[in-house]
Amino acid sequence: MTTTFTSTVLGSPRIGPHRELKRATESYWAGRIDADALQAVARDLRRQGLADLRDLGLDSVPVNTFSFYDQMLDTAVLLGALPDRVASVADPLDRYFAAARGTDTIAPLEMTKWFDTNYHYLVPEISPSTTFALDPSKVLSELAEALSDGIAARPVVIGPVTFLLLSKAVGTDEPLLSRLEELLPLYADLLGRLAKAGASWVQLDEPALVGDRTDEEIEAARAAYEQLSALSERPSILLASYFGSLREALPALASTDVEGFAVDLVAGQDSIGSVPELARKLVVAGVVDGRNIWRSDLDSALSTLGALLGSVDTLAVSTSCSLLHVPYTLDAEADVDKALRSWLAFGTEKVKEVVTLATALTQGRESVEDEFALARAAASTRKDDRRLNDASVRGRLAAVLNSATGRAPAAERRAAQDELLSLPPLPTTTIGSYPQTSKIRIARAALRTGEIDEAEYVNRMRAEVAEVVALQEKLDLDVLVHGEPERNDMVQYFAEQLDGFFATANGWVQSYGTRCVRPPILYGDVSRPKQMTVDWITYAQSLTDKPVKGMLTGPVTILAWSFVRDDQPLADSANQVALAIRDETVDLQAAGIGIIQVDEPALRELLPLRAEDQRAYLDWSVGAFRLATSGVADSTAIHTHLCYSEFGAVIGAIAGLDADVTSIEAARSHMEVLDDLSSVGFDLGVGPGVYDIHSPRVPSVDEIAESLREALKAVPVERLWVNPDCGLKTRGSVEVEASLRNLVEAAKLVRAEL
Ligand SMILES: CN1c2c(nc(N)[nH]c2=O)NC[C@@H]1CNc1ccc(C(=O)N[C@@H](CCC(=O)N[C@@H](CCC(=O)N[C@@H](CCC(=O)O)C(=O)O)C(=O)O)C(=O)O)cc1
Ligand SMILES: N[C@@H](CCS)C(=O)O
Ligand SMILES: [Zn+2]
Repeated sequence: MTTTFTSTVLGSPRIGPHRELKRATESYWAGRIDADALQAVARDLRRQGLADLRDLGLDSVPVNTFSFYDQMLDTAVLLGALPDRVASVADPLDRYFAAARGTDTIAPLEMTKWFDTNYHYLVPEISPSTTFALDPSKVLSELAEALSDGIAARPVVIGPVTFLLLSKAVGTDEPLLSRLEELLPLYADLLGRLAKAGASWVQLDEPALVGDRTDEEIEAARAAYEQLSALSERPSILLASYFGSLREALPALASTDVEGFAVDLVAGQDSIGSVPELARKLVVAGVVDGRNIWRSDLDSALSTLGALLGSVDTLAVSTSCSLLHVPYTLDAEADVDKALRSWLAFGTEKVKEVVTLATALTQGRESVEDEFALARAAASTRKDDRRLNDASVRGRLAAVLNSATGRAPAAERRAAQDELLSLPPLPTTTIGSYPQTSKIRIARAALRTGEIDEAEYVNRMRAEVAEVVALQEKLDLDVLVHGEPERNDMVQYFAEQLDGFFATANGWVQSYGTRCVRPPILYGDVSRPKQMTVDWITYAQSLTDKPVKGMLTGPVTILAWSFVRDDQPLADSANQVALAIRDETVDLQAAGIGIIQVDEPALRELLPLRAEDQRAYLDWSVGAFRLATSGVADSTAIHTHLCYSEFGAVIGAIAGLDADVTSIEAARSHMEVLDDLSSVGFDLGVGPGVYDIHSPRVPSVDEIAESLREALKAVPVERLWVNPDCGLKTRGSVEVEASLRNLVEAAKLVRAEL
């Protein structure tokens, strides 16, 4: 081994401390700045980001973790694996964005979630005609940039096994791993070039190996790394895994000549000591949680590291995964109370923890005793804080859980609801949000800066609600919504109103491309100090004789898109959130609202990566939804909505939710979801999306009608609803109106055929 290091992180955020990259990229797309100006913003962000990591004390700094959109897309470019349909775009940057977002004539790559995080990657398409070819320009130029700034740079590249396992095979049923032997020469070439360019280490990310993998897949990975590590001209290889344990893949990979292993010791529990080959390698111990925002328990991390020192010769300290998943720094939050602030660590603070632990390892704990003392004090105030143990919340929850949380049988409920609602067959509705126009966002920004007061803001949002209700009446939809103009985000909006959550001012985290979210911090016991949605919904209802749906976000989605407590099981937090949502459903019902939708788009997202852990998750998540929705009368219809998912693994759970009506993303999966639902005995109302809201295209009356006829083959008419496949907040007003007009007309057409 050439040189080694003691402290690092596996990757860092890239969107910019104040979302500079988002703004510059969107300006470039809009034609307001040119490519040079965009590149200049990107370069400044990269150089500043790397210099910060160095100045904080890391002695190995990851590079090539910057991206204009996504690291899987970057790897597709690196390996020459962009789909043929973007080849007509001459400029490389525009070709890259065409693959990411599509153009008027080019469909984009699909996007899906990155393991069990709230980050979404672009899925490379690999077909029999894909001819891989290396284009190392990005990683080489980012390495050169860093080295010229005197940074101890370690290029990071997604490994060949993960790249293939996460890509989509097009035009073949052959597993993509069979293409590994075509990729290995490219990786070999890359490693040679990186070595020549001055890299002493390269990090190859193989997170796909922490899931359930077949013996063949593990053997393919072992053989690949045996081949790569046998090369003479190359940097030392750090094989990085994260989001869980490698288990049987670890000894297999450790049997090769790979020099280093980065292991996640927060989400995973790999036993390093039981793999003798690791004794002679560098183990990069991911003891600082890269995905959550809690300050580390330094004593416990140091004792984990101390135990490892007994079985390995060289040890470095790291975060458990890239810091892509946490905000930049706590310094950007002015309004956190002192106690809560002391419990938290965002990106910069986590880097400091890594450095502190590495210093403790190399120079003794005394040299950083102050840091340890602060961490200990924070842990102690956190444990004793009354907000984390609210007797009234816990008492109420226990009482509700002890009473039944089931509802009457679905058929009885349907009869009671039909009588109250008297809807036509194939009722039409939408999922909740209407376009979030710049007028709406500007009003919200003006409220934040104090330019307008709360009363003026409410007036403007009520005007939006009135417009959306009038539009739906004009279009003749059957079940209306208020349009959600007052919501910045379907999770953050509720977190801002619930006790036990802290909503950050600047805690932005990349969700995909230039889109970001601010995950709220769930730190305490959850309760609802006052009604959250009743005024908005009853206002909308006052404007129409048609039913208006109450609109809430469910407990599982609220947790999935928040930073959650690590001091109690997630199931307990879910039940507390569920209780607050249940309170809101009861108030909506009392205010005369007859249909309440509780969205759970993230139900699939928290599904554990290993099959053996999934049952327990599905049990508590379904339980929390039922707790949230079983406080109302049989005559109140509970709707739910699911999207963003391959539903396969959770299809039984969807039936278990027992919602009277489930609207579900299906426009792109051609009703397959209905067959899947039938296969688990689902016999409740269902609205398979018949309008793909991820595209600006206006679906025609004929195609929607055809989808409905198709759906009627799988679902009896009395159970079928007609709706888009998700909310309309990201779409433009003109296309939304045209699409919904066609949707209503198609429903009427098919009704006439019944
Ligand atoms: C649906 N999804 C969601 C996920 N997670 C969530 N927490 N929420 C989700 O909706 N995960 C899975 C998917 C991911 N999809 C998306 C889709 C779209 C976005 C997105 O558009 N994000 C916006 C920010 C949204 C927001 O919070 N808006 C606020 C603040 C807006 C803002 O930045 N305002 C400006 C000033 C106003 C202006 O000029 O527009 C400012 O403050 O500087 C709001 O509306 O008030 C984004 O822009 O990235 C995310 C995930
Ligand atoms: N009610 C939300 C659900 C999105 S998944 C909306 O319509 O935007
Ligand atoms: Zn949705």
